Amino acid sequence: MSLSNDHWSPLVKSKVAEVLADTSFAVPTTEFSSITSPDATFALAIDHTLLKPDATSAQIDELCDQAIRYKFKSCCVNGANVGQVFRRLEGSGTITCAVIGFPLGAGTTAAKAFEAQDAVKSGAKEIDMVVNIGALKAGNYALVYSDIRAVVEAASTTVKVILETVFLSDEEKIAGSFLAAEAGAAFVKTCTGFSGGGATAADVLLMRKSVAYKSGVKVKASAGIRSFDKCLEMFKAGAERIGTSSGAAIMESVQVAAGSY
Ligand SMILES: O=C[C@H](O)COP(=O)(O)O
Repeated sequence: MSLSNDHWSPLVKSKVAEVLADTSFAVPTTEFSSITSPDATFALAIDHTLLKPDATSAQIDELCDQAIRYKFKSCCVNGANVGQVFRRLEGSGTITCAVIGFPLGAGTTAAKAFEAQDAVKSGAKEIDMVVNIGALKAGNYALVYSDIRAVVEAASTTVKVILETVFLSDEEKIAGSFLAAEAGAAFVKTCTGFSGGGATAADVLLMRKSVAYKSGVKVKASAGIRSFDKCLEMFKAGAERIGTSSGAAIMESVQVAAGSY
């Protein structure tokens, strides 16, 4: 069903006003709220990520082996690496995650939907797509929604929507979160890490507040997360997934500090 900007504009306006007026929001308790060490629960919050354009197949294998060793939730990679990752992770509990429309979000909806379907066919169990940032900033909510909805329908699996917060005002972060939740996304996610900026507790909290009305929709904090303490900060703000290219370094640093490595 295609819904017009006339449909979305008043709904977005009212969601923005509601979220900005809510000054007493309490972050819901999650399985990650009480983490104090890099235990098995912590590992299940980590999307172990390698998205650099020059990543070699040897580096992709290393990413997978680290994820298996630390029992991370997923390996998050570009489409061309999805098949390799899926095969390398077979038999482990770690799943394959693919990025779509990455990192600009500016491709066509049809291309994003095809990319998502192709990634799922190659073994991806989760899809991280970049929102149409320009459309969001222009108030073209119909396009933002239909772009996300097409990927959700094509993927038929968990979809996370990257807002790329570095480009957005608070009002636009709320609008993007709301439209993602309406379109059936499982997560809203902060940043790609490729356009500057990075995850902040304030943004995670704002996004958490924005999707709180929709049961089950979660927040993924990503980009610039390089320490265990920063992960804890993200959990406290309401994040239930962390995207980081520093997962192995975080585990090693905490284990060194504890004298067990
Ligand atoms: O989606 C995840 C990010 O690209 C990872 O960013 P990072 O390299 O700053 O950890």
